[in-house]
Amino acid sequence: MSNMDDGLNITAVGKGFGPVQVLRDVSLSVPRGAFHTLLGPSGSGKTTLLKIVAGFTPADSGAVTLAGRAITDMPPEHRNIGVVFQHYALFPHMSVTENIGFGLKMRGVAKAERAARVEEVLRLVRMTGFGHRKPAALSGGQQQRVALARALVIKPQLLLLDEPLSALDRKVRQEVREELKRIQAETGVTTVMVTHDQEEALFLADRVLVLEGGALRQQGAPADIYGNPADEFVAGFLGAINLLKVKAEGQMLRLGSQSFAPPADVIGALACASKGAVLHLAVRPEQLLVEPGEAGTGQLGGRLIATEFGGPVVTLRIDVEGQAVSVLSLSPDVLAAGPWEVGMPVRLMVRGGSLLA
Ligand SMILES: Nc1ncnc2c1ncn2[C@@H]1O[C@H](COP(=O)(O)OP(=O)(O)OP(=O)(O)O)[C@@H](O)[C@H]1O
Repeated sequence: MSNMDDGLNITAVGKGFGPVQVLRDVSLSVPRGAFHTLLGPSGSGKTTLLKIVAGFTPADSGAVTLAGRAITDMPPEHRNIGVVFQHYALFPHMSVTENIGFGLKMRGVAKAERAARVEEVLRLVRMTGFGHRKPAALSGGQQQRVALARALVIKPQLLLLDEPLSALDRKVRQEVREELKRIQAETGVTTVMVTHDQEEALFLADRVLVLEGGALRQQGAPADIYGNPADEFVAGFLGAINLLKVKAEGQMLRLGSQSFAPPADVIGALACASKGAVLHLAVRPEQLLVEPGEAGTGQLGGRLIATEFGGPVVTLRIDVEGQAVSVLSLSPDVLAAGPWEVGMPVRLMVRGGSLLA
């Protein structure tokens, strides 16, 4: 059996609620042991897809297999999938131990083994000693660790997480996401997590899947999706980006009256563009380098409009022939390269990006 067959396979899944088509022909594969994040704006169908995989919602069309078994029509409790939702959904009247052991009890696991497995997962989520507490006596972050322990105690073949961190405040959220990454690596459980938080998706996953309007727009390694977005939607959704209107001109790009050298990333795409084609060069603010002074040959020149201090980083706003460009640099680098005065000429070096039609 191939690695692909060991994991999760979703083939051509469609789903509508009344006249509204929520998922359109979604196909994806998550190899065994992988951690994929499903990223998309509100209403893009993320939760619906997760519910179809978990068995809480039937698909209208398509198929789902897990570890080589067809699970499309299988009741949720037979799928061997662990699920954690945004709101902890722990049973309030049960202790942590009882909450975690509940699924095992339902499966008829004997008391002694139950106790041993609950202890094991409590250790895994670093909650040893909290077994007797009720959920109300735990912090939000601790409750989510318990929810994770409860999902993992059944030794699932798949872990589904639906925005498990979004109810937590920023600092706790960062702690729990690091824990989540460690726990996933330690257990090696195949994981799909839904989020609308770009940073979280990029940090956690070995592969990010971007969903929009019920269809997959792009999937790839985090650095790939971020650095080489396939279209304007993905580019903008993953963070701040400059979309420079340029023209293809042989091996160079033209912006207004200036001709400049393209970054190495786009040379291949540029070779395929017809001469004079109007394109968008998508460049992250940190993919640009800026220096005071006039532009040299093959560089792009502009004027400084503003410097915005943001602690560790500074954003420089630059006007390049009527196009607004943002550059993000580390504060010490900006200070060392200065002085900077509004209105002064600056030159830009483009270190990366992608060409969008
Ligand atoms: N049971 C339902 N009945 C009718 N419409 C539904 C139902 N469940 C979801 N929808 C609709 O389907 C669309 C997709 O919802 P879904 O919850 O999958 O999106 P999402 O990407 O998870 O969004 P969010 O990030 O806001 O949770 C939404 O327009 C929603 O209103």
